[in-house]
Amino acid sequence: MRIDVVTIFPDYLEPLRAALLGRAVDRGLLEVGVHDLRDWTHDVHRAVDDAPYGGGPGMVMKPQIWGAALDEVCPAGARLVVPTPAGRPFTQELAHAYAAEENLVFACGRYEGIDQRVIEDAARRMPVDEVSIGDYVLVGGEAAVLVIAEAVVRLLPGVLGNPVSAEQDSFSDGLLEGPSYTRPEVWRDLAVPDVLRSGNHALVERWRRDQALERTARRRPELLGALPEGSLDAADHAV
Ligand SMILES: Nc1cc(-c2ccc3ccn(Cc4ccc(CN5CCCC5)cc4)c3c2)n[nH]1
Repeated sequence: MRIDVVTIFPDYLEPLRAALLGRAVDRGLLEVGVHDLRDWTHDVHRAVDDAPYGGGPGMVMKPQIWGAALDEVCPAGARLVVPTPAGRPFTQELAHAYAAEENLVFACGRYEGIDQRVIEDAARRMPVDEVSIGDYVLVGGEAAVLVIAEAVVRLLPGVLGNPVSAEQDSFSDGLLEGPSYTRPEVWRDLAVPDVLRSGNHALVERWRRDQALERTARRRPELLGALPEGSLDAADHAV
Protein backbone atom coordinates (compact mmCIF):
# COMPACT_ATOMS: atom_id res chain seq x y z
CA MET A 1 0.00 0.00 0.00
CA ARG A 2 1.07 3.59 -0.67
CA ILE A 3 -0.29 6.49 1.34
CA ASP A 4 0.12 10.06 0.09
CA VAL A 5 -0.82 13.08 2.17
CA VAL A 6 -1.21 16.66 0.93
CA THR A 7 -1.01 19.27 3.72
CA ILE A 8 0.29 22.76 4.54
CA PHE A 9 1.90 21.26 7.67
CA PRO A 10 4.06 18.35 6.39
CA ASP A 11 5.95 18.12 9.71
CA TYR A 12 2.67 17.19 11.41
CA LEU A 13 2.75 13.88 9.52
CA GLU A 14 6.22 12.84 10.76
CA PRO A 15 4.60 10.28 13.15
CA LEU A 16 3.72 8.28 10.02
CA ARG A 17 7.41 7.43 9.88
CA ALA A 18 7.68 6.42 13.55
CA ALA A 19 6.91 3.24 15.54
CA LEU A 20 4.52 0.69 14.03
CA LEU A 21 3.94 2.66 10.82
CA GLY A 22 7.65 3.39 10.54
CA ARG A 23 8.47 -0.29 10.83
CA ALA A 24 5.88 -1.10 8.16
CA VAL A 25 7.69 1.37 5.87
CA ASP A 26 11.11 -0.10 6.73
CA ARG A 27 9.77 -3.57 5.93
CA GLY A 28 8.39 -2.49 2.56
CA LEU A 29 4.76 -3.10 3.59
CA LEU A 30 3.93 0.57 3.22
CA GLU A 31 5.14 3.59 1.25
CA VAL A 32 4.44 7.09 2.56
CA GLY A 33 4.60 10.34 0.61
CA VAL A 34 3.94 13.71 2.31
CA HIS A 35 3.48 16.72 0.04
CA ASP A 36 3.41 20.42 0.97
CA LEU A 37 0.38 22.04 -0.69
CA ARG A 38 2.29 25.32 -0.93
CA ASP A 39 4.62 23.68 -3.48
CA TRP A 40 1.78 24.20 -5.96
CA THR A 41 1.37 27.92 -5.24
CA HIS A 42 2.88 30.50 -7.58
CA ASP A 43 2.22 33.80 -5.89
CA VAL A 44 4.88 35.43 -3.74
CA HIS A 45 2.74 35.00 -0.61
CA ARG A 46 2.10 31.31 -1.43
CA ALA A 47 -1.56 31.94 -0.46
CA VAL A 48 -3.75 28.84 -0.14
CA ASP A 49 -6.89 30.42 1.31
CA ASP A 50 -9.43 33.13 0.56
CA ALA A 51 -12.62 34.59 2.04
CA PRO A 52 -15.78 32.42 1.84
CA TYR A 53 -18.45 33.32 -0.74
CA GLY A 54 -21.68 34.18 1.07
CA GLY A 55 -19.73 35.45 4.09
CA GLY A 56 -19.20 33.55 7.32
CA PRO A 57 -16.32 33.00 9.70
CA GLY A 58 -12.76 32.17 8.69
CA MET A 59 -11.27 31.33 5.31
CA VAL A 60 -11.71 28.59 2.70
CA MET A 61 -8.88 26.80 0.85
CA LYS A 62 -8.60 27.83 -2.79
CA PRO A 63 -9.59 25.20 -5.43
CA GLN A 64 -6.92 25.92 -8.03
CA ILE A 65 -4.00 24.91 -5.80
CA TRP A 66 -5.70 21.78 -4.54
CA GLY A 67 -6.64 20.81 -8.10
CA ALA A 68 -3.05 21.11 -9.30
CA ALA A 69 -1.71 19.22 -6.28
CA LEU A 70 -4.17 16.31 -6.54
CA ASP A 71 -3.66 16.08 -10.33
CA GLU A 72 0.01 15.41 -9.64
CA VAL A 73 -0.18 13.36 -6.42
CA CYS A 74 -3.10 11.01 -7.14
CA PRO A 75 -2.05 7.91 -9.13
CA ALA A 76 -4.61 6.12 -11.33
CA GLY A 77 -6.84 3.95 -9.17
CA ALA A 78 -6.27 5.98 -6.02
CA ARG A 79 -8.99 6.58 -3.46
CA LEU A 80 -9.08 10.17 -2.14
CA VAL A 81 -9.96 10.52 1.56
CA VAL A 82 -10.86 13.98 2.84
CA PRO A 83 -11.23 14.34 6.62
CA THR A 84 -14.00 16.78 7.61
CA PRO A 85 -16.34 17.23 10.59
CA ALA A 86 -19.18 16.87 8.06
CA GLY A 87 -17.99 13.49 6.79
CA ARG A 88 -19.41 9.97 7.09
CA PRO A 89 -18.19 8.28 10.26
CA PHE A 90 -14.82 6.52 9.96
CA THR A 91 -15.38 3.03 11.37
CA GLN A 92 -13.48 -0.24 11.71
CA GLU A 93 -15.47 -1.45 8.70
CA LEU A 94 -14.15 1.49 6.64
CA ALA A 95 -10.65 0.80 7.97
CA HIS A 96 -10.89 -2.74 6.56
CA ALA A 97 -12.13 -1.37 3.21
CA TYR A 98 -9.22 1.10 3.04
CA ALA A 99 -6.72 -1.64 3.97
CA ALA A 100 -7.64 -3.35 0.68
CA GLU A 101 -6.70 -0.27 -1.37
CA GLU A 102 -3.36 -0.02 -3.21
CA ASN A 103 -3.24 3.79 -3.11
CA LEU A 104 -4.80 6.12 -0.56
CA VAL A 105 -4.42 9.89 -0.91
CA PHE A 106 -5.39 12.11 2.03
CA ALA A 107 -6.28 15.79 1.51
CA CYS A 108 -5.74 17.68 4.76
CA GLY A 109 -7.80 20.83 4.97
CA ARG A 110 -7.15 23.71 7.33
CA TYR A 111 -9.00 26.99 8.01
CA GLU A 112 -12.73 26.23 7.55
CA GLY A 113 -12.12 23.53 4.96
CA ILE A 114 -11.52 23.07 1.23
CA ASP A 115 -13.61 24.58 -1.62
CA GLN A 116 -16.23 21.87 -2.30
CA ARG A 117 -15.49 21.91 -6.05
CA VAL A 118 -12.14 20.23 -5.33
CA ILE A 119 -14.03 17.17 -4.04
CA GLU A 120 -16.59 17.36 -6.88
CA ASP A 121 -13.85 17.58 -9.53
CA ALA A 122 -11.81 14.73 -8.04
CA ALA A 123 -14.93 12.55 -7.85
CA ARG A 124 -15.10 12.72 -11.66
CA ARG A 125 -12.02 10.49 -11.92
CA MET A 126 -11.60 8.61 -8.60
CA PRO A 127 -13.57 7.45 -5.55
CA VAL A 128 -13.66 10.23 -2.95
CA ASP A 129 -14.70 9.79 0.70
CA GLU A 130 -15.34 12.70 3.07
CA VAL A 131 -14.89 11.12 6.51
CA SER A 132 -15.23 12.23 10.13
CA ILE A 133 -13.25 10.62 12.95
CA GLY A 134 -15.73 11.86 15.57
CA ASP A 135 -18.29 14.48 16.52
CA TYR A 136 -15.86 17.20 17.56
CA VAL A 137 -14.10 19.89 15.56
CA LEU A 138 -10.32 19.78 15.03
CA VAL A 139 -8.26 22.62 13.58
CA GLY A 140 -7.36 20.68 10.45
CA GLY A 141 -7.32 17.25 8.85
CA GLU A 142 -3.79 16.16 9.81
CA ALA A 143 -4.63 14.58 13.19
CA ALA A 144 -7.52 12.74 11.51
CA VAL A 145 -5.12 11.36 8.87
CA LEU A 146 -2.82 10.01 11.61
CA VAL A 147 -5.81 8.28 13.23
CA ILE A 148 -7.15 6.84 9.97
CA ALA A 149 -3.69 5.75 8.75
CA GLU A 150 -2.95 3.96 12.03
CA ALA A 151 -6.30 2.13 12.02
CA VAL A 152 -5.77 1.07 8.37
CA VAL A 153 -2.07 0.14 8.41
CA ARG A 154 -2.39 -2.11 11.49
CA LEU A 155 -4.74 -4.27 9.38
CA LEU A 156 -2.18 -4.83 6.61
CA PRO A 157 -0.86 -8.41 6.52
CA GLY A 158 2.48 -8.67 8.33
CA VAL A 159 2.26 -5.35 10.13
CA LEU A 160 0.95 -6.54 13.48
CA GLY A 161 3.10 -9.00 15.40
CA ASN A 162 0.00 -10.91 16.50
CA PRO A 163 -2.54 -10.70 13.65
CA VAL A 164 -5.20 -12.52 15.71
CA SER A 165 -5.76 -9.37 17.75
CA ALA A 166 -6.95 -7.51 14.65
CA GLU A 167 -9.74 -10.07 14.31
CA GLN A 168 -10.56 -9.87 18.02
CA ASP A 169 -10.73 -6.09 17.82
CA SER A 170 -13.43 -4.17 19.48
CA PHE A 171 -16.31 -3.96 17.04
CA SER A 172 -15.20 -7.08 15.18
CA ASP A 173 -18.05 -8.90 16.96
CA GLY A 174 -19.96 -5.67 17.37
CA LEU A 175 -19.19 -5.38 21.07
CA LEU A 176 -16.68 -3.38 23.12
CA GLU A 177 -13.89 -5.54 24.47
CA GLY A 178 -13.94 -6.26 28.19
CA PRO A 179 -11.21 -5.59 30.79
CA SER A 180 -7.69 -7.03 30.48
CA TYR A 181 -5.29 -8.05 33.25
CA THR A 182 -1.69 -9.18 33.64
CA ARG A 183 0.70 -9.89 36.54
CA PRO A 184 0.84 -9.31 39.46
CA GLU A 185 -2.18 -11.26 40.74
CA VAL A 186 -2.86 -8.54 43.34
CA TRP A 187 -1.87 -4.90 42.86
CA ARG A 188 -2.68 -2.18 45.39
CA ASP A 189 -5.13 -4.64 47.04
CA LEU A 190 -6.90 -5.14 43.67
CA ALA A 191 -7.05 -8.81 42.61
CA VAL A 192 -7.36 -10.29 39.12
CA PRO A 193 -10.82 -11.96 38.69
CA ASP A 194 -10.44 -15.61 39.82
CA VAL A 195 -12.02 -17.02 36.64
CA LEU A 196 -9.07 -15.77 34.59
CA ARG A 197 -6.69 -17.90 36.66
CA SER A 198 -8.96 -20.96 36.66
CA GLY A 199 -7.46 -22.51 33.52
CA ASN A 200 -11.02 -23.30 32.40
CA HIS A 201 -11.06 -21.84 28.86
CA ALA A 202 -14.81 -22.25 28.36
CA LEU A 203 -15.46 -20.44 31.63
CA VAL A 204 -12.96 -17.69 30.68
CA GLU A 205 -14.58 -17.26 27.26
CA ARG A 206 -18.05 -17.01 28.84
CA TRP A 207 -16.82 -14.49 31.42
CA ARG A 208 -15.14 -12.33 28.75
CA ARG A 209 -18.28 -12.32 26.61
CA ASP A 210 -20.40 -11.35 29.63
CA GLN A 211 -17.99 -8.52 30.44
CA ALA A 212 -18.13 -7.30 26.83
CA LEU A 213 -21.93 -7.38 26.81
CA GLU A 214 -22.20 -5.58 30.16
CA ARG A 215 -19.67 -2.92 29.13
CA THR A 216 -21.36 -2.41 25.77
CA ALA A 217 -24.81 -2.14 27.38
CA ARG A 218 -23.44 0.40 29.87
CA ARG A 219 -21.24 2.54 27.54
CA ARG A 220 -22.59 2.03 24.02
CA PRO A 221 -26.17 0.62 24.24
CA GLU A 222 -26.77 1.63 20.63
CA LEU A 223 -24.23 -0.99 19.51
CA LEU A 224 -26.42 -3.74 20.99
CA GLY A 225 -29.30 -2.61 18.83
CA ALA A 226 -27.08 -2.72 15.71
CA LEU A 227 -25.92 -6.33 16.19
CA PRO A 228 -26.71 -8.63 13.26
CA GLU A 229 -29.75 -10.91 13.81
CA GLY A 230 -28.85 -13.96 15.88
CA SER A 231 -25.64 -12.45 17.32
CA LEU A 232 -26.80 -13.05 20.88
CA ASP A 233 -27.36 -16.61 22.08
CA ALA A 234 -29.45 -17.75 25.04
CA ALA A 235 -26.54 -17.45 27.44
CA ASP A 236 -26.02 -13.84 26.26
CA HIS A 237 -29.60 -12.94 27.04
CA ALA A 238 -28.93 -13.98 30.63
CA VAL A 239 -26.67 -10.93 30.97
N1 LIG B 1 -13.80 14.54 12.79
C1 LIG B 1 -13.26 15.79 12.51
C2 LIG B 1 -12.59 16.18 11.34
C3 LIG B 1 -12.26 17.51 11.53
C4 LIG B 1 -11.61 18.42 10.56
C5 LIG B 1 -11.06 17.88 9.39
C6 LIG B 1 -10.52 18.73 8.44
C7 LIG B 1 -10.55 20.12 8.66
C8 LIG B 1 -10.16 21.22 7.88
C9 LIG B 1 -10.43 22.36 8.61
N2 LIG B 1 -10.99 21.99 9.79
C10 LIG B 1 -11.40 22.94 10.82
C11 LIG B 1 -12.84 23.29 10.70
C12 LIG B 1 -13.34 24.24 11.58
C13 LIG B 1 -14.71 24.57 11.53
C14 LIG B 1 -15.55 23.94 10.61
C15 LIG B 1 -17.02 24.26 10.58
N3 LIG B 1 -17.26 25.52 9.90
C16 LIG B 1 -18.67 25.90 10.04
C17 LIG B 1 -18.94 26.79 8.84
C18 LIG B 1 -17.92 26.38 7.79
C19 LIG B 1 -17.01 25.38 8.44
C20 LIG B 1 -15.04 23.00 9.74
C21 LIG B 1 -13.67 22.68 9.78
C22 LIG B 1 -11.07 20.63 9.85
C23 LIG B 1 -11.60 19.78 10.81
N4 LIG B 1 -12.70 17.90 12.73
N5 LIG B 1 -13.30 16.83 13.33
